[in-house]
Parts: sequence; structure tokens; C-alpha cells
Amino acid sequence: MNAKQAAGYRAAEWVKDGMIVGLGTGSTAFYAIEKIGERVSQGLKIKAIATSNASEELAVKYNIPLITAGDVNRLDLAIDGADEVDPGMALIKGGGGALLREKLVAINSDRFIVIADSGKMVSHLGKFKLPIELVPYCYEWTLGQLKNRYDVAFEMRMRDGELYVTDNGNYIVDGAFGQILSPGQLGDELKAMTGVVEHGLFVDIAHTVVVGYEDGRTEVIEKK
Ligand SMILES: O=C(CO)[C@H](O)[C@H](O)COP(=O)(O)O
Repeated sequence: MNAKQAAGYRAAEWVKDGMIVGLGTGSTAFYAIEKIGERVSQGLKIKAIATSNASEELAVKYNIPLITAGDVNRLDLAIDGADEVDPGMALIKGGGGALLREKLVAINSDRFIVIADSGKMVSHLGKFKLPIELVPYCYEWTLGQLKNRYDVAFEMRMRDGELYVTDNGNYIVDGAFGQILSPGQLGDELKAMTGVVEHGLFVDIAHTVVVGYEDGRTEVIEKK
């Protein structure tokens, strides 16, 4: 068992019969989905909503019944990975490009459980480049605004030589902020910029962090 698997499997224990569950995206969320799928095959009765096309495919593969947002008002639980987690449980997410759907699912869940290998735990956010989702229309102007406002390197995310396109049809720019001292303030500023759809700072959203270690141990940290 590796650290991501340990965290994902442990978080899957929170899922109970009758719950509506948000399924995260990425290599750690994969293990949570795998374990939930195993429990569904043993009779667990839940419904789920996926945060990306990739996670939806996994849910289908594991016969996890899926719903859409129109079917429910809120979720009982969401389980998702993170790229960085600070001591106050603020996160950087979006390394896998699913930040918008992930944030929508997380903020509409009664409990948001973050699953992370111990290497994701940091004293300050920002070493991991912050993903920012942009509307494709005139994105060059939005990028220009970002560059004018912040003295950091911004790089449009690419895939196979083309601009990376999210499941929502948007672009992503990654910002090398270095050390983010006020994630809430930076998040508010980014959100206020026309052309920015969403950013990967998740502040005051997580309720629980499950940290996985390489020897298979896990540690559960609850919000104070
Ligand atoms: O935010 C995400 C996807 O948008 C992921 O949760 C994050 O990138 C962590 O991924 P992994 O578990 O593969 O390290």
C-alpha cells in the first residue's frame, strides 16, 4: 500500500449507506473511488457525482450510481485530493485541471475530506504553481492583467502542443507565486478579475484532511 492508496482507502470509510457523495479527481482520488466501488459491489447503497469526465468514467467502471446536480441540493460528503495543504487546511488544487468542478462539489458538501500523501503537507502554499482557469475568449488580455498585477511567472498550461482545455472548455494558466502568505486575499483578488473563471485556492472549505504515509499509516486532521 502506498501513501495515496492509504489516504484514499481510509477516506472511503466515511461513506455510509444512503449518502450522496462527491468523487474527486486525480491519482489519490482514484484510490478512494476504487475502494468505494469495491464497497458498492459488496452492497453499499450510495449515489455519486463526479468532478471530471475521468472520474465519471471510473465511477461507471466501478458501477457507482451517478446523479447530476439537478437531482439533489447538497452532498453529504466529498472526497478529493490536493496539490498542497497548509496547516490551516487551505489548499492548492487543480494540478489535474478539475478545480472548478472540484470547488463546486466541495462547497456544496456537508463534509469535504481532503486526501493527501504526506509530501503535500506544506508550511505555506505556493511552491506548487497555482492553477487559474480562464475564459478562452480574449484570454491573452486576462493573462496580461495577471502579469501586470503580480510579479510572478505565468505559464499557459499545454497538452500535446496545444493549449490545455478543461472539461468546461476553458484554459488554465499556472502562476509561480512562490509563497502565498494570504491565500484568502489572493483568492478574492483573482476571483474579482474579469476573464478568471476560478482559481485553485481552496480556503476554509476542507473539514477533514487524511494524510497518507508510505508505510501505509494514515493520520486524520479535523478542522478546529
Ligand atoms: O486538484 C486536483 C485535480 O484538479 C487533484 O486533486 C490534485 O491535482 C492532486 O492530484 P493527485 O492526487 O494526482 O496528486
